[in-house]
This record gives sequence, C-alpha cells and structure tokens, in this order.
Amino acid sequence: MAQTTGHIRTFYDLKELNGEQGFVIAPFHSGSNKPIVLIQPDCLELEKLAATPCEPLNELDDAFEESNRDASKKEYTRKFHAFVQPLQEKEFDKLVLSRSTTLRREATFSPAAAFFRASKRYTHSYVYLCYTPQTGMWLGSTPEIILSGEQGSWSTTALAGTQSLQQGELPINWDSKNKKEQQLVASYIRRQLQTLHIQPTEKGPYAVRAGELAHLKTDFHFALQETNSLGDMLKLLHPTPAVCGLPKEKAYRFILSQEGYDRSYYSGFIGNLNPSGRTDLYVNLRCMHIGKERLTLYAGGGLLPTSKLADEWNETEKKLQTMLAITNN
Ligand SMILES: C=C(O[C@H]1C=CC=C(C(=O)O)[C@@H]1O)C(=O)O
Repeated sequence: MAQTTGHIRTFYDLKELNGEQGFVIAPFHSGSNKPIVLIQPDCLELEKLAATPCEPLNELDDAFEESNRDASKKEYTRKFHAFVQPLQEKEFDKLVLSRSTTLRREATFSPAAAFFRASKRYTHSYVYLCYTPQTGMWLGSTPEIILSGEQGSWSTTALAGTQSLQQGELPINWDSKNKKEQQLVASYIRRQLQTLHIQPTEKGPYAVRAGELAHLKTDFHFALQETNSLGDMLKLLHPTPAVCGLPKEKAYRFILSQEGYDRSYYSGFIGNLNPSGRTDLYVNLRCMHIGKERLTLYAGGGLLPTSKLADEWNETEKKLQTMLAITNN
C-alpha cells in the first residue's frame, strides 16, 4: 500500500492515535526527529506506482547513518555490566540491552528482493518493508504482536525467552532464566490490562518459531466495548518488558540514558491500525534500517541479575542473523 498524495501525519504521543486509521510506524521513544508516523494509503496496487519515478532517499539517511555507529563487543561488554549491576542491586527486575550493527550496502542490494526473500523464509513472522520520508526505509520480520483484533475481539502477547531451534524443531525444555524473563512480560501485561478492568483469557506460555529461533509466548484475548481509545491502550502496553524493562518508567529512562545509542524505530511498533476494521500491530524486532550506503541491523535481549555476558552476546548475534540471512542472495 502507498500514500501518494497529501501530507503525511506525524504525532509525538501515542494517545494521539486514538480514533486514527492507517499504517503506523512508531519509534521506541518519540522525540524531535523521531515522530510516530501514520501513512493513510490511497493506493493498494503498487504495480500502478512502478511507472512513477521514486523520490531519492532523503537527507535524513545521512544524519541517521552518522549517529548509528556499531556497538563493538567491547562496548557491549561495558554496557552489559552497567545494566547487570543495578539488576543485581535489585533496582530493576529486568532490563533489555540492545545494539546495532552496520554493514556496507552492496550495489546489488535490492530492498524489494530482500523483502520477498524474508516473506518466503519467515512464514511465522510479520514481514514488512516500509518507507516514509520521516523514518527512512525499514525492513523487518517480527514475531511479536503488540495489539491485534477487530470489533469486540482483541489480543496481545507476552513474547520473551530465546533458544535456537533444535534440528529445526521447537525445543521442549526451557531454563529458569528464560521462563522468568517471559513470566515478567506476562505479569506486566496482566497488570496493565487490569488497570483498564480487562480480564483476559490466556493461552500459554508455549514455544513459537521466529526464523531459526524459538521464543516463549502467552496470548491474551479480551473484548473491547469501544475501539476509539486504541492509542491509550498502546501507550499502556508500549514499551513492554520484552523490549524495555521493569519497573517500566524507570527502565525506560535508564535505557534512554545508558544504552548509548538511538534505537530509532527498532523496538517501536508497526502495522495497520483501524478502529473500525482490523488492527494488526507488531513490535518492530529483527529489523534493519536501509540507508543509501549502509544497512543498520538491530537486536537486543532481556537481562536478569543472573544473565551471562557470553550467552547474551551470542543471543544478539543470532537475532541479527534474521536480517543478515536475507541481505545476500
Ligand atoms: C528484543 C528482542 O527480542 C525480544 C523478543 C523475544 C525474545 C527476547 C529475549 O529473549 O530477550 C526479547 O525480549 C530483539 O529481537 O531484539
């Protein structure tokens, strides 16, 4: 889908999405040059656009690429200790530490071809390719729903804990760290829904696939009497402890000040918002920013006081593979 005419809508508070309809891309944290962007499509047949010359990627890309340097293993190690210490001192129950890595964009790289490769390969995930002048171009394959539904029937999920598939199959056993990591997300979601007097029905936790990885997931199903406050609900859910931490506000501030780089649209959310039709919004994970000269890939992982540096680093490496695997033919 595409919006070919009119102004693109931008917002700085999720509440402003109440009553709005369109395709949304929201950052982890919205600020002066990181708006929540709402595309209101007027064209659903992209073939018709093929004849229209494309605008070149705008200047934002250069600034973007400048501010997103790689976090080396050394830098990651320093941050890992800076995150684990307050966890061990019980200031936080959970913190998600993430990083980005940058690759040179090869002349042969085609965003559309990468999108089709991802769609074919990641049948269990939501695969998107999105460009707006405000956000630049993003491609992702995410396993995590933040809010989906239509009419009276809605759902959200608690997805956390990571293991590799075992000979292509879902693992049966999960260690206590992974279980705890996911339980913290599930109990946060329960609490947030309770503040709206919502008593969801639950399914899980159960193991699900995301590319070559497996996660633990709990589904929460609930009814909504009216759908004009989806922005309020998103504000209540985002950022979940699958990408942020607990306690929420304190963890959010800690990450913004200590993670040392701008997550941009990684770990925000993306998808269709339609209060009078169907909504399907996903946490923006396993994604990359496609710049003029560089590709910036993102990945993070939930830390608990017991987390081990080598395991967490390896987990981010594996998550980065999701996008790496589709950048080459
Ligand atoms: C933060 C990410 O994943 C989240 C979703 C599933 C499992 C996660 C984990 O095991 O840490 C993360 O909470 C990411 O992919 O960058």
